[in-house]
Amino acid sequence: MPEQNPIGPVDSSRVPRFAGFATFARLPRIDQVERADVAVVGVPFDAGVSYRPGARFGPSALREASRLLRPYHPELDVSPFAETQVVDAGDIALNPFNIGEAIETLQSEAEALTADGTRLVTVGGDHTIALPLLRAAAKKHGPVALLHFDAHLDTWDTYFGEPYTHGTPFRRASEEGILDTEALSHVGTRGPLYGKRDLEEDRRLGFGIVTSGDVMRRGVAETVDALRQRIGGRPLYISVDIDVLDPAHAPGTGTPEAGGMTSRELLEILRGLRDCNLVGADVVELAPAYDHAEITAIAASHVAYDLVSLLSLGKSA
Ligand SMILES: N=C(N)NCCCC(=O)O
Ligand SMILES: [Zn+2]
Ligand SMILES: [Zn+2]
Repeated sequence: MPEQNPIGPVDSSRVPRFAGFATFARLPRIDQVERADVAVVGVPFDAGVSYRPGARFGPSALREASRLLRPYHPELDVSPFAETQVVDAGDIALNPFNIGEAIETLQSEAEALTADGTRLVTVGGDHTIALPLLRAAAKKHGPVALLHFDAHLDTWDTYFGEPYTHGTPFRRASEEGILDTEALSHVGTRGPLYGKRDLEEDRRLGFGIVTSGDVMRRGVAETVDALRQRIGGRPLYISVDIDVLDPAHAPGTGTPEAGGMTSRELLEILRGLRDCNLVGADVVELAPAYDHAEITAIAASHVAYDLVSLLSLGKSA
Protein backbone atom coordinates (compact mmCIF):
# COMPACT_ATOMS: atom_id res chain seq x y z
CA MET A 1 0.00 0.00 0.00
CA PRO A 2 1.52 3.34 -0.96
CA GLU A 3 1.92 6.14 1.63
CA GLN A 4 -0.34 8.49 -0.31
CA ASN A 5 -3.63 7.62 -1.89
CA PRO A 6 -3.09 5.83 -5.19
CA ILE A 7 -3.47 7.86 -8.36
CA GLY A 8 -6.59 6.41 -9.97
CA PRO A 9 -8.05 6.47 -13.46
CA VAL A 10 -9.07 9.68 -15.22
CA ASP A 11 -12.45 10.73 -13.78
CA SER A 12 -15.07 9.68 -16.32
CA SER A 13 -17.57 12.23 -14.99
CA ARG A 14 -15.19 15.02 -16.05
CA VAL A 15 -13.46 13.62 -19.12
CA PRO A 16 -15.62 11.28 -21.21
CA ARG A 17 -14.29 7.75 -21.45
CA PHE A 18 -13.83 7.97 -25.18
CA ALA A 19 -11.49 10.99 -24.90
CA GLY A 20 -7.79 11.00 -24.19
CA PHE A 21 -4.94 8.49 -24.35
CA ALA A 22 -5.86 4.84 -23.98
CA THR A 23 -3.90 3.54 -21.01
CA PHE A 24 -5.40 0.41 -19.43
CA ALA A 25 -8.65 1.46 -17.69
CA ARG A 26 -7.45 5.08 -18.09
CA LEU A 27 -4.95 4.53 -15.30
CA PRO A 28 -1.78 6.59 -14.90
CA ARG A 29 1.39 5.65 -16.73
CA ILE A 30 4.17 4.10 -14.70
CA ASP A 31 6.30 7.25 -14.96
CA GLN A 32 3.53 9.28 -13.30
CA VAL A 33 3.76 7.42 -9.97
CA GLU A 34 6.53 6.76 -7.49
CA ARG A 35 5.85 3.06 -7.11
CA ALA A 36 3.29 0.61 -8.43
CA ASP A 37 1.76 -2.41 -6.70
CA VAL A 38 0.36 -3.77 -9.96
CA ALA A 39 1.38 -2.90 -13.51
CA VAL A 40 -0.42 -3.79 -16.70
CA VAL A 41 2.20 -4.11 -19.42
CA GLY A 42 1.79 -4.78 -23.12
CA VAL A 43 3.92 -7.15 -25.17
CA PRO A 44 3.14 -6.57 -28.85
CA PHE A 45 4.84 -9.66 -30.23
CA ASP A 46 3.51 -12.40 -32.53
CA ALA A 47 6.54 -13.92 -34.22
CA GLY A 48 5.79 -17.27 -32.55
CA VAL A 49 2.42 -18.06 -34.12
CA SER A 50 1.62 -21.21 -36.10
CA TYR A 51 -1.53 -19.98 -37.89
CA ARG A 52 -3.11 -16.52 -38.13
CA PRO A 53 -0.79 -13.64 -37.22
CA GLY A 54 -1.94 -10.39 -35.60
CA ALA A 55 -1.60 -10.72 -31.82
CA ARG A 56 1.04 -7.96 -31.96
CA PHE A 57 -1.92 -5.58 -32.10
CA GLY A 58 -3.53 -7.17 -29.02
CA PRO A 59 -2.21 -4.77 -26.38
CA SER A 60 -3.52 -1.62 -28.06
CA ALA A 61 -6.92 -3.24 -28.79
CA LEU A 62 -7.24 -4.34 -25.18
CA ARG A 63 -6.39 -0.87 -23.91
CA GLU A 64 -9.01 0.69 -26.21
CA ALA A 65 -11.64 -1.77 -25.02
CA SER A 66 -10.72 -1.11 -21.37
CA ARG A 67 -11.95 2.49 -21.50
CA LEU A 68 -15.36 1.43 -20.18
CA LEU A 69 -14.11 -0.44 -17.09
CA ARG A 70 -15.32 1.03 -13.82
CA PRO A 71 -13.39 1.28 -10.56
CA TYR A 72 -15.47 -1.03 -8.28
CA HIS A 73 -15.58 -4.82 -8.74
CA PRO A 74 -18.86 -5.93 -7.10
CA GLU A 75 -18.34 -9.71 -7.25
CA LEU A 76 -14.93 -9.47 -5.57
CA ASP A 77 -15.98 -6.48 -3.45
CA VAL A 78 -12.80 -4.59 -4.21
CA SER A 79 -11.88 -1.20 -5.68
CA PRO A 80 -8.54 -2.27 -7.10
CA PHE A 81 -7.42 1.19 -8.20
CA ALA A 82 -8.20 2.74 -4.80
CA GLU A 83 -6.70 0.00 -2.65
CA THR A 84 -3.49 -0.42 -4.59
CA GLN A 85 -1.49 1.65 -7.04
CA VAL A 86 -2.22 0.17 -10.44
CA VAL A 87 -0.49 1.60 -13.51
CA ASP A 88 -0.03 1.05 -17.20
CA ALA A 89 3.64 0.30 -17.84
CA GLY A 90 3.32 0.75 -21.61
CA ASP A 91 4.67 -1.76 -24.08
CA ILE A 92 7.87 -3.77 -23.97
CA ALA A 93 9.59 -3.44 -27.36
CA LEU A 94 10.83 -6.79 -28.66
CA ASN A 95 12.74 -7.76 -31.80
CA PRO A 96 10.04 -9.10 -34.19
CA PHE A 97 12.63 -10.94 -36.30
CA ASN A 98 14.50 -12.82 -33.57
CA ILE A 99 12.44 -14.91 -31.14
CA GLY A 100 15.44 -15.92 -29.02
CA GLU A 101 16.45 -12.31 -28.50
CA ALA A 102 12.84 -11.28 -27.86
CA ILE A 103 12.52 -13.89 -25.11
CA GLU A 104 15.73 -12.76 -23.41
CA THR A 105 14.69 -9.09 -23.58
CA LEU A 106 11.24 -9.79 -22.17
CA GLN A 107 12.65 -11.79 -19.28
CA SER A 108 15.03 -9.01 -18.25
CA GLU A 109 12.38 -6.30 -18.69
CA ALA A 110 9.93 -8.31 -16.57
CA GLU A 111 12.60 -8.80 -13.91
CA ALA A 112 13.31 -5.07 -13.88
CA LEU A 113 9.62 -4.16 -13.61
CA THR A 114 9.05 -6.59 -10.71
CA ALA A 115 12.33 -5.89 -8.86
CA ASP A 116 10.71 -3.85 -6.07
CA GLY A 117 7.63 -6.05 -5.68
CA THR A 118 5.40 -4.76 -8.48
CA ARG A 119 3.26 -7.59 -9.84
CA LEU A 120 2.44 -7.81 -13.52
CA VAL A 121 -0.61 -8.47 -15.61
CA THR A 122 0.93 -8.84 -19.05
CA VAL A 123 -1.17 -8.32 -22.14
CA GLY A 124 0.00 -10.13 -25.25
CA GLY A 125 1.11 -10.87 -27.78
CA ASP A 126 1.18 -14.56 -28.63
CA HIS A 127 1.67 -17.33 -26.08
CA THR A 128 5.44 -17.53 -26.65
CA ILE A 129 5.75 -14.70 -24.15
CA ALA A 130 4.58 -16.84 -21.22
CA LEU A 131 7.98 -18.58 -21.03
CA PRO A 132 10.10 -15.50 -20.19
CA LEU A 133 7.35 -14.23 -17.89
CA LEU A 134 7.35 -17.53 -16.00
CA ARG A 135 11.15 -17.44 -15.80
CA ALA A 136 10.99 -13.98 -14.23
CA ALA A 137 8.27 -15.09 -11.79
CA ALA A 138 10.18 -18.25 -10.80
CA LYS A 139 13.39 -16.31 -10.24
CA LYS A 140 11.54 -14.30 -7.62
CA HIS A 141 9.23 -16.91 -6.09
CA GLY A 142 10.75 -20.29 -6.96
CA PRO A 143 8.89 -22.82 -9.14
CA VAL A 144 5.32 -21.59 -9.52
CA ALA A 145 1.95 -23.29 -9.71
CA LEU A 146 0.43 -22.71 -13.14
CA LEU A 147 -3.20 -22.31 -14.04
CA HIS A 148 -3.38 -22.28 -17.81
CA PHE A 149 -6.67 -21.36 -19.51
CA ASP A 150 -6.43 -22.33 -23.17
CA ALA A 151 -8.06 -24.39 -25.90
CA HIS A 152 -4.57 -25.79 -26.49
CA LEU A 153 -2.03 -27.65 -24.39
CA ASP A 154 0.93 -25.54 -25.52
CA THR A 155 3.21 -28.34 -24.31
CA TRP A 156 4.21 -29.43 -27.80
CA ASP A 157 7.92 -29.97 -28.34
CA THR A 158 8.88 -28.09 -31.52
CA TYR A 159 7.36 -26.62 -34.68
CA PHE A 160 9.49 -26.96 -37.84
CA GLY A 161 12.30 -27.89 -35.48
CA GLU A 162 11.95 -24.64 -33.52
CA PRO A 163 11.70 -24.85 -29.72
CA TYR A 164 10.37 -21.34 -28.96
CA THR A 165 6.87 -20.86 -30.38
CA HIS A 166 3.37 -20.14 -29.09
CA GLY A 167 2.61 -23.87 -28.97
CA THR A 168 5.62 -24.81 -26.81
CA PRO A 169 6.09 -22.41 -23.86
CA PHE A 170 4.97 -24.81 -21.13
CA ARG A 171 7.11 -27.71 -22.42
CA ARG A 172 10.16 -25.43 -22.21
CA ALA A 173 9.12 -24.10 -18.79
CA SER A 174 8.68 -27.64 -17.51
CA GLU A 175 12.12 -28.68 -18.83
CA GLU A 176 13.67 -25.64 -17.16
CA GLY A 177 12.27 -26.62 -13.75
CA ILE A 178 10.47 -23.31 -13.22
CA LEU A 179 7.04 -24.91 -12.70
CA ASP A 180 5.84 -26.63 -9.52
CA THR A 181 4.98 -30.02 -10.99
CA GLU A 182 2.46 -30.74 -8.20
CA ALA A 183 0.19 -27.90 -9.27
CA LEU A 184 -0.15 -27.60 -13.04
CA SER A 185 -3.57 -27.37 -14.63
CA HIS A 186 -4.91 -26.70 -18.09
CA VAL A 187 -8.50 -25.47 -18.15
CA GLY A 188 -10.72 -25.24 -21.22
CA THR A 189 -8.73 -27.68 -23.33
CA ARG A 190 -10.50 -28.98 -26.45
CA GLY A 191 -10.20 -29.63 -30.13
CA PRO A 192 -8.24 -32.01 -32.33
CA LEU A 193 -4.65 -32.91 -31.43
CA TYR A 194 -1.75 -34.27 -33.49
CA GLY A 195 -2.09 -37.62 -31.71
CA LYS A 196 -2.82 -39.39 -28.43
CA ARG A 197 0.84 -38.93 -27.54
CA ASP A 198 0.23 -35.20 -27.05
CA LEU A 199 -1.90 -36.09 -24.02
CA GLU A 200 0.49 -38.73 -22.72
CA GLU A 201 3.46 -36.38 -22.88
CA ASP A 202 1.47 -33.58 -21.27
CA ARG A 203 0.49 -35.90 -18.41
CA ARG A 204 4.12 -36.95 -17.99
CA LEU A 205 5.03 -33.29 -17.45
CA GLY A 206 2.57 -33.27 -14.53
CA PHE A 207 -0.36 -31.40 -15.99
CA GLY A 208 -3.95 -32.10 -15.05
CA ILE A 209 -6.61 -31.28 -17.63
CA VAL A 210 -10.07 -29.81 -17.07
CA THR A 211 -11.57 -29.79 -20.54
CA SER A 212 -14.09 -27.27 -21.77
CA GLY A 213 -16.70 -30.06 -21.58
CA ASP A 214 -15.70 -30.85 -17.98
CA VAL A 215 -16.36 -27.23 -16.99
CA MET A 216 -19.81 -27.44 -18.59
CA ARG A 217 -20.66 -30.80 -16.97
CA ARG A 218 -19.24 -30.12 -13.48
CA GLY A 219 -20.07 -26.43 -13.27
CA VAL A 220 -18.00 -23.56 -12.00
CA ALA A 221 -18.15 -24.30 -8.25
CA GLU A 222 -16.84 -27.87 -8.54
CA THR A 223 -14.19 -26.76 -11.02
CA VAL A 224 -12.98 -24.03 -8.69
CA ASP A 225 -12.85 -26.43 -5.71
CA ALA A 226 -10.69 -28.89 -7.60
CA LEU A 227 -8.34 -26.18 -8.87
CA ARG A 228 -7.97 -24.58 -5.45
CA GLN A 229 -7.14 -27.91 -3.86
CA ARG A 230 -4.38 -28.43 -6.38
CA ILE A 231 -2.98 -24.91 -6.03
CA GLY A 232 -3.15 -24.53 -2.22
CA GLY A 233 -0.97 -21.67 -0.94
CA ARG A 234 1.69 -22.01 -3.60
CA PRO A 235 2.82 -18.97 -5.59
CA LEU A 236 0.46 -19.04 -8.54
CA TYR A 237 0.84 -17.78 -12.10
CA ILE A 238 -2.29 -17.58 -14.26
CA SER A 239 -1.93 -17.59 -18.05
CA VAL A 240 -5.09 -16.89 -20.04
CA ASP A 241 -5.03 -17.62 -23.76
CA ILE A 242 -8.17 -15.82 -24.92
CA ASP A 243 -8.87 -18.73 -27.30
CA VAL A 244 -10.01 -20.63 -24.21
CA LEU A 245 -13.30 -18.87 -24.95
CA ASP A 246 -15.58 -20.18 -27.66
CA PRO A 247 -15.10 -18.38 -30.99
CA ALA A 248 -18.56 -16.91 -30.38
CA HIS A 249 -17.10 -15.14 -27.34
CA ALA A 250 -13.65 -14.56 -28.81
CA PRO A 251 -13.46 -14.57 -32.59
CA GLY A 252 -10.42 -12.30 -32.58
CA THR A 253 -7.68 -14.83 -32.07
CA GLY A 254 -5.17 -16.76 -34.14
CA THR A 255 -6.04 -20.43 -33.58
CA PRO A 256 -9.77 -20.61 -32.80
CA GLU A 257 -11.40 -23.92 -31.75
CA ALA A 258 -15.13 -24.62 -31.53
CA GLY A 259 -16.78 -25.74 -28.30
CA GLY A 260 -15.15 -23.36 -25.86
CA MET A 261 -16.01 -21.80 -22.55
CA THR A 262 -18.20 -18.74 -22.18
CA SER A 263 -16.72 -15.51 -20.88
CA ARG A 264 -19.08 -15.84 -17.91
CA GLU A 265 -17.60 -19.23 -16.99
CA LEU A 266 -14.04 -17.94 -17.28
CA LEU A 267 -14.69 -14.84 -15.16
CA GLU A 268 -16.59 -16.88 -12.55
CA ILE A 269 -13.72 -19.35 -12.23
CA LEU A 270 -11.22 -16.52 -11.82
CA ARG A 271 -13.36 -14.97 -9.09
CA GLY A 272 -13.34 -18.28 -7.25
CA LEU A 273 -9.56 -17.97 -6.86
CA ARG A 274 -9.65 -14.93 -4.59
CA ASP A 275 -7.73 -16.64 -1.76
CA CYS A 276 -4.92 -17.89 -3.94
CA ASN A 277 -1.39 -16.49 -3.77
CA LEU A 278 -1.34 -14.95 -7.24
CA VAL A 279 2.09 -13.59 -8.19
CA GLY A 280 1.57 -12.73 -11.85
CA ALA A 281 -0.67 -13.28 -14.84
CA ASP A 282 -1.03 -12.79 -18.56
CA VAL A 283 -3.78 -12.50 -21.16
CA VAL A 284 -2.54 -13.49 -24.60
CA GLU A 285 -3.54 -14.28 -28.20
CA LEU A 286 -5.91 -11.37 -28.78
CA ALA A 287 -5.66 -10.72 -32.53
CA PRO A 288 -7.96 -7.76 -33.29
CA ALA A 289 -7.94 -8.10 -37.09
CA TYR A 290 -10.31 -11.10 -36.75
CA ASP A 291 -12.45 -9.45 -34.10
CA HIS A 292 -15.95 -8.05 -34.59
CA ALA A 293 -17.47 -5.18 -32.60
CA GLU A 294 -14.58 -5.53 -30.10
CA ILE A 295 -16.13 -8.78 -28.76
CA THR A 296 -12.77 -10.36 -28.00
CA ALA A 297 -11.05 -7.18 -26.89
CA ILE A 298 -13.86 -6.47 -24.42
CA ALA A 299 -13.68 -10.01 -23.03
CA ALA A 300 -9.89 -9.77 -22.74
CA SER A 301 -10.08 -6.38 -21.01
CA HIS A 302 -12.49 -7.80 -18.43
CA VAL A 303 -10.23 -10.80 -17.84
CA ALA A 304 -7.33 -8.39 -17.30
CA TYR A 305 -9.50 -6.34 -14.89
CA ASP A 306 -10.32 -9.46 -12.89
CA LEU A 307 -6.65 -10.46 -12.74
CA VAL A 308 -5.72 -6.95 -11.56
CA SER A 309 -8.49 -7.19 -8.95
CA LEU A 310 -7.22 -10.55 -7.69
CA LEU A 311 -3.69 -9.13 -7.38
CA SER A 312 -5.06 -6.09 -5.61
CA LEU A 313 -6.98 -8.27 -3.14
CA GLY A 314 -3.85 -10.26 -2.40
CA LYS A 315 -1.92 -7.07 -1.78
CA SER A 316 -4.42 -5.43 0.52
CA ALA A 317 -5.15 -8.63 2.51
N1 LIG B 1 -2.75 -20.49 -29.43
C1 LIG B 1 -1.73 -21.08 -28.93
N2 LIG B 1 -1.06 -20.55 -27.92
N3 LIG B 1 -1.28 -22.25 -29.39
C2 LIG B 1 -1.92 -22.90 -30.47
C3 LIG B 1 -1.04 -23.85 -31.17
C4 LIG B 1 -1.89 -24.77 -32.01
C5 LIG B 1 -1.22 -25.39 -33.21
O1 LIG B 1 -0.37 -24.76 -33.81
O2 LIG B 1 -1.56 -26.50 -33.55
ZN1 LIG C 1 -4.62 -21.45 -27.50
ZN1 LIG D 1 -1.93 -20.80 -25.94
